[in-house]
Amino acid sequence: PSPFPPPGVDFKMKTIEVDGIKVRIQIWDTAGQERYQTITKQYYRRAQGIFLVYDISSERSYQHIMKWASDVDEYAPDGVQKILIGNKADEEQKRQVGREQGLQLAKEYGMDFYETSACTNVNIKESFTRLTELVLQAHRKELDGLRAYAAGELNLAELEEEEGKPEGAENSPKACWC
Ligand SMILES: Nc1nc2c(ncn2[C@@H]2O[C@H](COP(=O)(O)OP(=O)(O)OP(=O)(O)O)[C@@H](O)[C@H]2O)c(=O)[nH]1
Repeated sequence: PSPFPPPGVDFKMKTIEVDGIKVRIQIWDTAGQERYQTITKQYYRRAQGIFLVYDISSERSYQHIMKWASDVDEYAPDGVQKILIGNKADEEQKRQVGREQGLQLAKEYGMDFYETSACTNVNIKESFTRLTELVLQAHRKELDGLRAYAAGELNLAELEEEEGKPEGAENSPKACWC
């Protein structure tokens, strides 16, 4: 059997709360190395949200974002939500990419932007919450449909219960409908 997760992909599940809704997210962390890319590109297809991540201490990684973005355009579904991340924000002394450059690129692509640090836990929760929020917003119609459906089911159940009762049941203490 093929290994899970496949080589070049790390997989984790996490539950986060967004607007009072508990959302279980699957996180697929695809390797950046060229040799894994035939495999990892296949996983873009089912993505609902994507982080494009560069390293603020590497100008090269920033330049690579354009390539990642064009791969995402090619392989990910049309409505996929994207956020640009400049990671390693704790490495200020090694910074090669200014915050303004990150903001500028994000603006060009119409994406939100965060500088994060996985080491000092800066903006990690915020960026995951934001991406989940964007995905939920993009699926709002389906979500509202589900809510309406669930509410409809509940009303129907209440109605059926009401209809099962004999007339005046609620008002008459003597009435018995068991
Ligand atoms: N200082 C600092 N180092 C970090 C941060 N995030 C990751 N690193 C380090 O950067 C190195 C690479 O991290 P990975 O998580 O393997 O990076 P990656 O982009 O997933 O690498 P590939 O999957 O091989 O493409 C490791 O040594 C990490 O400890 C961060 O926020 N700050």
